[in-house]
Amino acid sequence: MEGVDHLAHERNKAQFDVAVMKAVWAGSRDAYELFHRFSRLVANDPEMFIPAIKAQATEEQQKQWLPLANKMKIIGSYTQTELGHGSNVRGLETTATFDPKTDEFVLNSPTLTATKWWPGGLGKIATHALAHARLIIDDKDYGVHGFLVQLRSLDDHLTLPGITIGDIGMKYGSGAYNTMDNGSLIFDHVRIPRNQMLMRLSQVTREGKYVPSNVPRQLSYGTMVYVRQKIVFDASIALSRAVCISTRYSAVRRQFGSHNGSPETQVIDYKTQQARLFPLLASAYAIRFVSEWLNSFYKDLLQRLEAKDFSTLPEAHACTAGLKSITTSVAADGIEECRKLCGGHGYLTSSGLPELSAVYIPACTYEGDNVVMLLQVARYLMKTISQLKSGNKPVGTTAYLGRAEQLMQYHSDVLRAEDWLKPNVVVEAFEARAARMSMACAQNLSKFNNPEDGFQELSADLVEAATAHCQLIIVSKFIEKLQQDIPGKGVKEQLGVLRSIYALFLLHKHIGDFLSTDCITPKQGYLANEQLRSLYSQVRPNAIALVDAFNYTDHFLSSVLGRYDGNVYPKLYEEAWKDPLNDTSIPDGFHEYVQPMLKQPLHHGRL
Ligand SMILES: CCCCCCCCCCCCCCCC(=O)SCCNC(=O)CCNC(=O)[C@H](O)C(C)(C)COP(=O)(O)OP(=O)(O)OC[C@H]1O[C@@H](n2cnc3c(N)ncnc32)[C@H](O)[C@@H]1OP(=O)(O)O
Ligand SMILES: Cc1cc2nc3c(=O)[nH]c(=O)nc-3n(C[C@H](O)[C@H](O)[C@H](O)COP(=O)(O)OP(=O)(O)OC[C@H]3O[C@@H](n4cnc5c(N)ncnc54)[C@H](O)[C@@H]3O)c2cc1C
Repeated sequence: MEGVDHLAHERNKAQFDVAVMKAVWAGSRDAYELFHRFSRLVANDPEMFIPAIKAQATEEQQKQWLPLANKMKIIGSYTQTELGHGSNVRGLETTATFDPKTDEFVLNSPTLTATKWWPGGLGKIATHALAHARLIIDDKDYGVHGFLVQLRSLDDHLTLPGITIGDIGMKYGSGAYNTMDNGSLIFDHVRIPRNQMLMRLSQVTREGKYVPSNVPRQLSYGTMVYVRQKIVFDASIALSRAVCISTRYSAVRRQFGSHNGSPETQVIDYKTQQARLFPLLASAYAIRFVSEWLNSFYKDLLQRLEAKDFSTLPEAHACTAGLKSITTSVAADGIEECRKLCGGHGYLTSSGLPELSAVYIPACTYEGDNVVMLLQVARYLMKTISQLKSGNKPVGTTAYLGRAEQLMQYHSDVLRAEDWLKPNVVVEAFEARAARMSMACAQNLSKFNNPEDGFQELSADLVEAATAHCQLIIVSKFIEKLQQDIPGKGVKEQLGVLRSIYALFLLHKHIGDFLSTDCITPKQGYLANEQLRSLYSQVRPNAIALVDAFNYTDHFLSSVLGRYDGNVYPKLYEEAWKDPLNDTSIPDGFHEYVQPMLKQPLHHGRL
């Protein structure tokens, strides 16, 4: 019935102050809607083009271009990826050849695989590209640099001479990503003034002299680092949306279990449903907290870079790359699991889950393929370990590697299931697992004469070690978050339950790592799983309140299954009747194609 809260009985069970918990999620919805609405209109403008100009353009160039971009007088596309190269930025083929006679760069796509391919907004709407091309001076290749290139007339939006642009076509499913005009672009000897090479990091003089960057060349990758840390925040919102829908529906849905006319069992009370759903609920909170930490770490990096302090740049790259990889994989897989948790109705568009999945899953690829990103983390871990011998004391997220010797002797002293509720017990187990996996890789790498050959041969193990390292970061940041003052009745306790669910679910899922590195015994692994089951019972009465805390409106969720009032069945039925297929009783084509078959005379009982 309209106006009735079918989940009121669930909300009355809450054992914590939901209003306070909502503060944890403050800002999610509007930031998300702003970004996803805005970026649908103007490519990735707020996320890529403008930050890239800020990162790579001189002050003078910024003064010229930023006001135009901010006021939408030009619409930019971050145009890096090509048909033949995306992950391997140093392999990009587009060229920008300096012509000293005219003081210009000539941009050209020398091969088909040099065609720019994927950049958001490039297909139909962008007027300018921040094009990444190989800088060529006197036949010498100085590697990939950024160039501002006008693509279309600002009068009639027609493409300019030498520019061939198109949309790359429909993408996965009917998802909203098809509102994004990811485009293709071929340059045919397009000339731009020399001052349209972004020259904050390195310059080309009027005489054609290349002035190399006096800062790490990787600062030219700064926009990708910036977006990766935002993608982690985005992952917490995408996952929390799916978890909100499937948790509310799990409390509404009843199936089996009726005795003597009693109501059937709420599927949220099945232990299998809890074992699939509650780790995702905990992961949404975990990713939220690590995204807050990562954002503050990134802001600290920016301040340091201003002061020419590059000391945390490698760690910032490793953390943004690794956490982008881990959190988008968890969110993408989690959204699909949430669909399955809703049974058949989860497959309906009106559930909101297929669309959420179709739009979200490319996050595992864009801004750095997730495996390639974990290999970057592995590279950083191996380098950190190689420097231990020279007395280098790792700090920050690799500080535990400075205690590798001690961690190699570690054995968990868990005796009872409840010992796994102690944060220090959990962190030590995760540190030991990560340290031993990385040290084992480093040990095996040392057997190879050529380190690159070793890295390739061991890359699958290295990805697992990088994953263990990143999961340790997320667990640690969840624990650190709860060491802060958190007001509100029962809020900290509930977050403590979620923290333990997150950590022990990972331990259970990756039990092979913990056992094969001899960090814990099978018995201790069994006790962790025992504790997990008990934690699910503790979170169960608070489940609806914990997803209410996301504070998502029905409009934002756009899901019949995730409605705040839980009034699912009438709305499912109502939604179905909006489908144009139901405008008529007899389907189009029936009379032409089906009826003749039905009318065919039977021959001896056969058609
Ligand atoms: C709700 C709120 C709304 C917000 C919502 C947000 C959502 C937002 C959605 C956006 C919507 C879609 C937007 C998609 C937009 C694209 O997809 S744009 C294109 C993205 N493309 C990529 O990410 C390409 C990935 N590839 C790369 O980054 C580089 O090729 C790689 C993989 C890092 C390799 O680079 P490389 O130059 O070959 O470097 P490599 O030889 O591996 O390493 C050399 C050294 O540089 C270091 N290094 C490499 N990279 C870096 C770096 N970035 N920094 C520092 N050091 C680095 C290495 O660690 C290594 O260090 P040492 O070991 O020598 O000490
Ligand atoms: C929706 C969407 C939006 C995008 N928007 C933009 C944009 O605005 N601007 C832009 O420039 N680009 C954009 N891209 C492109 C995107 O950045 C690239 O697709 C991404 O970086 C992955 O690169 P790739 O396609 O070359 O994948 P590949 O690297 O070719 O990946 C293919 C497979 O090879 C594996 N692989 C690759 N290298 C290695 C290695 N060294 N070791 C082990 N395995 C490896 C990968 O793990 C993967 O399994 C977008 C892509 C998508 C899907």
